[in-house]
Amino acid sequence: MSESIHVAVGIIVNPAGEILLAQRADHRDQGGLWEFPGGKVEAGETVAQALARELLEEVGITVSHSEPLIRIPHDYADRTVVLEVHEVRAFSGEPRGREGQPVRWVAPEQLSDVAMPAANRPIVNAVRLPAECLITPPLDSDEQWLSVLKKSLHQGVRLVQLRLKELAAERVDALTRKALALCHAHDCRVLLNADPQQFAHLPVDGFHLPAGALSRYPARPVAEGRWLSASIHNRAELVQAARLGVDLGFVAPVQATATHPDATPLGWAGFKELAAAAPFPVYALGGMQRHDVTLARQYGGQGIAGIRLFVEGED
Ligand SMILES: Nc1nc2c([nH]c(=O)n2[C@@H]2O[C@H](COP(=O)(O)OP(=O)(O)OP(=O)(O)O)[C@@H](O)[C@H]2O)c(=O)[nH]1
Ligand SMILES: [Mg+2]
Repeated sequence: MSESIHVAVGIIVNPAGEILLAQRADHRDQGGLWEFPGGKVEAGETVAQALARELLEEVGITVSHSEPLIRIPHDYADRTVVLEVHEVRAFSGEPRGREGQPVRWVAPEQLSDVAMPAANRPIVNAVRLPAECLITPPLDSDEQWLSVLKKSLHQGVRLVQLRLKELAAERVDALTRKALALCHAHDCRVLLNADPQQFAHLPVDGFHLPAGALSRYPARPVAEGRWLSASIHNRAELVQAARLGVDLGFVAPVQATATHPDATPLGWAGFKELAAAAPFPVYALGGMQRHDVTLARQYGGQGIAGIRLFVEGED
């Protein structure tokens, strides 16, 4: 296969939080599909420069600032692209299709319903996911566990992985339902770390697979309408997760943690390498503090995850 094509892709966000889409002309590759404006990075250009040039050419806006969101390598049958996706919130000018292409603003939650190129699926996931994820602490008592959840919701958490290891199925069922009522009242999504088939009846937003479970499934064990996440510690697990079509990953341990003292940390360099190879958004996990979100984004991550992120001194 020839060298990969680097493409600068812009997630242009308006003050209402909507995202700009443009329709590709029928005669081009991926004709008729909707895309995020952008185009090929030319020799000697940085991604930010290419993005600013393309967005002026294609939709007539002047970018004042852009931030990296995600980097997606994707193999199409005839070529390999690497989409370098940046978020653009600071710009001037009213976007319009300068090449005659229709453009429209779409709310993040509606993006999954729009026909887009195959490489865009993880981009849409990255746009829809927050920068922080709570993983619930070990269960001492139901009250303590639910109180950590409540405090975290008040502090703004919008994605939670429920970790209810070694509990009887009825207990998992009951606690998940309690957690769901709290989380959904705060517009927070819930991923249940448990067998997706056994707990398919629960109205959770998705399921999380521990790394050891990845090889157990011949195919994605969760319907497309629900999220599927996975724990990843190395390249081999990343490949397994990609094979199952997971929507997001938790890469760990980035730093040393009290909960896993024997694991060798990946460090930010190791995290960056896995994040760059992941065809889905990944959270940095292990020894994270809330201010690490900036580093995680800088190293190609969606953000950070942790048990002690929101409530100091618990667990
Ligand atoms: N701009 C853009 N390109 C995308 C997206 N998704 C995706 O797979 N691509 C792929 O990225 C590649 C390059 O993008 P492009 O066609 O916009 O490049 P360009 O503006 O420089 O076009 P040109 O070569 O006609 O001048 C295409 O193969 C396209 O299919 C997307 O959301 N936005
Ligand atoms: Mg283009």
